[in-house]
Amino acid sequence: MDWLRARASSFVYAARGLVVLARQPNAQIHLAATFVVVFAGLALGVGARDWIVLVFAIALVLAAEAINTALERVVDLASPDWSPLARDAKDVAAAGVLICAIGAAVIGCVVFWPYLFG
Ligand SMILES: Nc1ncnc2c1ncn2[C@@H]1O[C@H](COP(=O)(O)OP(=O)(O)OP(=O)(O)O)[C@@H](O)[C@H]1O
Repeated sequence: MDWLRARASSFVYAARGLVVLARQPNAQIHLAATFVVVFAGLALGVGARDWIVLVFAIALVLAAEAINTALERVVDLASPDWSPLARDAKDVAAAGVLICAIGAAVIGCVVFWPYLFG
């Protein structure tokens, strides 16, 4: 029973993390892009295999943003004062999000192209 309660608590903590993430301006941009992609996918009748690719790309970007947000919090906690290491840590984490976002944008173009112009 304790085991079950501990597992249920983990989901509650993760749900709280989603709320924290949803309050971040950059995450809100990614969420807005997610709604646009899902709406376009439904409107254009995207097939099951293409949905798998789109969902993977969306999850990759949102997960990268979540890790970036967590890292920013930890850096602020560990190094509230200016430090070159703190700057590198935040900038490299942000670069990780950028890489995922560019990859997702390319995936979106490749998936939607045939539905729009094929
Ligand atoms: N403690 C620090 N030491 C050195 N540079 C920092 C430090 N904190 C932030 N920076 C620099 O400022 C930039 C912006 O940091 P900030 O914490 O405001 O994140 P952000 O990119 O605005 O993210 P968000 O808007 O999601 O909060 C970082 O990418 C980094 O280059």
